[in-house]
Amino acid sequence: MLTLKSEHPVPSVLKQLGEMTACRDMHLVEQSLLRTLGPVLGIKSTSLYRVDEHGVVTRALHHTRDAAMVGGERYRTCDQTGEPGSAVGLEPAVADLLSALRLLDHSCARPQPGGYLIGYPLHGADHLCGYVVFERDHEVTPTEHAVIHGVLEVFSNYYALLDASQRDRLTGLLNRHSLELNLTRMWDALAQRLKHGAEAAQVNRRRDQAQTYWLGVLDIDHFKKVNDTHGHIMGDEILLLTARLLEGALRRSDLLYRYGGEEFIVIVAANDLATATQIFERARQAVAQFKFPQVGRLSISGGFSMADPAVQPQAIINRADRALYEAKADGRDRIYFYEELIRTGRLQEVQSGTIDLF
Ligand SMILES: Nc1nc2c(ncn2[C@@H]2O[C@H](COP(=O)(O)OP(=O)(O)OP(=O)(O)O)[C@@H](O)[C@H]2O)c(=O)[nH]1
Repeated sequence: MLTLKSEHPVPSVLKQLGEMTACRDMHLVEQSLLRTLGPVLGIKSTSLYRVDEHGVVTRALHHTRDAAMVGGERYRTCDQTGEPGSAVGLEPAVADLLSALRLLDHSCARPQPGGYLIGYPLHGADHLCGYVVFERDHEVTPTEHAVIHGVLEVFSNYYALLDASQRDRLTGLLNRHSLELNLTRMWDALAQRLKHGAEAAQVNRRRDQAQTYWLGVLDIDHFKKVNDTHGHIMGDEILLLTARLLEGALRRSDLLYRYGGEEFIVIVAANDLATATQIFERARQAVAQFKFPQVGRLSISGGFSMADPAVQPQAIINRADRALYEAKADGRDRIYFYEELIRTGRLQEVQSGTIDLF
């Protein structure tokens, strides 16, 4: 059955909007949006598809409410992120609806057995950033359409505000605050996977391996000299250009943050060390091969480490930072892997914050 009893829209929507705008975490805001629409429309399942600037679906969030429980409803949310560099797999009917939504930039409904597949486009600050899709046994009424429209508008505005608060003003990259939020969420997910993952890893080893994360700290070499020679405004321009070069060298699924002055943090998902090394190396080369206007050639140095869920995220950053320090000491324009420096005895392990997982 696609449809559950709907609630009176006004009090329900107001309550849910209050909850939605109380969230400071963008993922929770997305979940809250789906929870808002479900009861109002009397629908069981709602999905949110996030797209990148090319219109490729990079994340799918599926939300299901289940009225079977006594004394209330139970919610299930499934968050599905595309594998690095690839799109999320879509059912043909959904893919067809999304391409229509993209073309028309307006709500669409497609008849299907037992009802309709209905979709609405979601807008970010100035572009299409996703779609909300649900199934229902009848089409949306004009009143419901107005409610959905209003909810999506509040969501988009609030989401844009949150997004702005998590971005660095100069480069537009994610900022340190956003890094802290994401690291907490990522480490929770990694720890969960470790707890419950043993059997899953055996069943699907390839998929499990694909979710190894690598954290790198990258730093522009001799940046003080750029400021001293060419002035602070030119220094800012170099920071902005470096951010664009790094973005261009990384994949859609990699996360890039401005961590401090001329320091960036990158989080990469890769199956193995060779792939991770290749990605960091590509970032280094992108900067080394670029001729910066008026300034000429510049380079970056970096260090990276594997994101071990049993070690506090801050300790992983410290590891990457120690490897970066060694790369600087060896003449810069290179990226070192922390665990390799430990293996060869160049660095000694320091007792750092571990997390009790079990
Ligand atoms: N223009 C500009 N400069 C910044 C910004 N944030 C930090 N800086 C400058 O970045 C420089 C960093 O210098 P250092 O930490 O000495 O490092 P470095 O000169 O890059 O030398 P190495 O890291 O050892 O290669 C300082 O001069 C800071 O003032 C910023 O937002 N804009």
